[in-house]
Amino acid sequence: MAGWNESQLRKYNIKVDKIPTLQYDDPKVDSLLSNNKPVLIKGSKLVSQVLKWDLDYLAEHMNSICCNVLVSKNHKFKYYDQKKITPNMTFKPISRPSPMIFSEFAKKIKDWKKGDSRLYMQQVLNNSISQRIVSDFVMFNWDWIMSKQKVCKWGSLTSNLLLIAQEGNVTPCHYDEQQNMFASIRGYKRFILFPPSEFECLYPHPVHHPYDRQSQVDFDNPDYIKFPKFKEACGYEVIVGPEDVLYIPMYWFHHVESLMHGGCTVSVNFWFKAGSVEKIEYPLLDHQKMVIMRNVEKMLAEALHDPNEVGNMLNTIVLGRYT
Ligand SMILES: CC[C@@H](CC(=O)C(=O)O)C(=O)O
Ligand SMILES: [Zn+2]
Repeated sequence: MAGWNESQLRKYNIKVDKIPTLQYDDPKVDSLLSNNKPVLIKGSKLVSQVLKWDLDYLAEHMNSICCNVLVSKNHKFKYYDQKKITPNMTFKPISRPSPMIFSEFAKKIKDWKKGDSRLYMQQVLNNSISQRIVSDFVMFNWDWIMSKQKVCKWGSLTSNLLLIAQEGNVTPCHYDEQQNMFASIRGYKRFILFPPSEFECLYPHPVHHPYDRQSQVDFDNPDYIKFPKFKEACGYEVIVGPEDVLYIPMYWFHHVESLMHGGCTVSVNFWFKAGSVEKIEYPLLDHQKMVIMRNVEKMLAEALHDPNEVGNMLNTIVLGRYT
């Protein structure tokens, strides 16, 4: 019995393949991790000591802690970088930060009814949360996750994000610049991942835009005129359930949704810096080309002193000369 069914998945018109599911002690796990290939890992017991982290338990022990909560007028929580909003920019995000104490968040979730704004708690776990949560946190299977960090030569652990989502919440397609071991504690989440080679099909916003790293394509209503190559996107899909750990390689695009009618989901991610010494061999890896493209956009925006001129200059360089 899977614990979920297809009727809980939102419907998209995207070609997907499967992500390998392996036991934590299968030697193929380390080779997939080391080669930046996604894998769903079972049996690691990474978060087995905190399966009790449901809304009531967390409310009891985080009651008066002010937490980072996002509020959205619809089911999508598209991240944006506030530092990239410039004074003369008209930027109207669908979701926005609305910090509140945990007890208020828990009450709003319990009282939520259709039509209300949705909520999504995304709180960095640190030792200022509460004694009990900290004592639970130290019970993660740190030996295992740190052994993965070592074998893959990742950089340091930068943060753990505690994610508490309402059923049906969606984090739209985006990529991160860190290695990510994503652990599910309660509920089921659907991930659709795309390798960096699909960059041209996913049309991320310009680097200087507040929606940097986020795909411009609305999966619920794709604009095939503006984004024609989205039709060709080939993804990888997996359902992540309690105690599962999904490796999301850096620069891999991912869409995430908490299954509909599945209740709240509770997850924790583990973001690691990329490894320091990444060997440069040719041909370059696709994610290395993404880094180059990002650097070209940043350099041109800086040299031109106006990000809005970057597109024109790139067109001038390419059109009729490289195409
Ligand atoms: C950040 C929220 C998202 C997960 C994700 O994108 C990541 O861990 O990188 C999700 O679970 O809704
Ligand atoms: Zn992400």
